[in-house]
Amino acid sequence: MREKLVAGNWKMNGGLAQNKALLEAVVAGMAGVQGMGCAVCVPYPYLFQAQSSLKDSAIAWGAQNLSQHDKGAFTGEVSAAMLLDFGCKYVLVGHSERRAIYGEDDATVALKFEAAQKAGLTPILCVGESLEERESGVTEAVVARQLDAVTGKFGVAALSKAVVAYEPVWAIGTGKTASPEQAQAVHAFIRGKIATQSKAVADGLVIQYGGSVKGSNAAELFGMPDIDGGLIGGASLDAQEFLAICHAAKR
Ligand SMILES: O=C(CO)COP(=O)(O)O
Repeated sequence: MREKLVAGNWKMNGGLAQNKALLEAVVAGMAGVQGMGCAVCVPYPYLFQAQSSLKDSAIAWGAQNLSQHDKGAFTGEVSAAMLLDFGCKYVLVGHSERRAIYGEDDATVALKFEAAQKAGLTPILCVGESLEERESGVTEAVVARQLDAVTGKFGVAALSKAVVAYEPVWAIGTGKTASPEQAQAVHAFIRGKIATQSKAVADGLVIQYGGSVKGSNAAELFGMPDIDGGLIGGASLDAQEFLAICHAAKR
C-alpha cells in the first residue's frame, strides 16, 4: 500500500525567524502522526536550519532544485552531494517555474533527476500542462513527454525510487485547483502509462497533486484512488493550513 506524502515547497519565501516559528509549529502539529510522510523543500540557505529543527522529528526536508553536475566551475549552482551534506531526503526536479522561468528543458530535467538519484536523494519529478496545452487537448501528450524524458533515458525502474508530482501549471498559485476528478484523470493516466512498462513500479509510485491545495480541499483530492498526497506551495507557509493538509493525508 502506498503511503501518502505531503511536501511543502516554500519557493523563494522565508527568513530565519519566520522559518523557526513555522518549523516549530509543524513539528508540534505532526507529533505522533503516523501513516503518511511529510516533508518541506526549503531555499538552500535554510537547509541547515531545516536540518537542525527537523532532525529529531519524522518530518523530512529537501531542496527545490539541484545542479546536474557533480562539481566544478558552475557559479551559483548546488550539487546533490551538497544537499546530502545537509541531510536532504528529497529534491524537486523540473518544477514548472524552473521549466518556464529558467528554461529547463526535458533533457536537463532528466540529467538533474539522474544526479539526484545517483547521490541517493529521492527526486520529486514535477510534470504538468499549461492552460493553453490543456485547452488544446494535449495534456496527456505533454505529461507523457515529460515522463518519457526520464524513463526513456534511465528505464522505468528509475521511478521506483522517485516521486512524481502532477502540477497543472494553470492551478499553481492561482487559487484555481483542478477538480478531484480532473486531477484523478491525469494521475490515472500517469499510473496507467507506467504500468504498461512495469505494473510493480506503477503500483508503488507515489503521485502527488500540486496546485492551490488548501486545508479545505485536500481531503477531497487525497480521497481519489491515484492521488497520493500533495506538493504544496503557498499553503505550506502557513503552519495551520499545512498541518490541515497533512492531517487530511492520514490513513
Ligand atoms: O507549485 C506548487 C508546489 O510546487 C503549487 O503552488 P501553490 O500551492 O501555491 O499553488
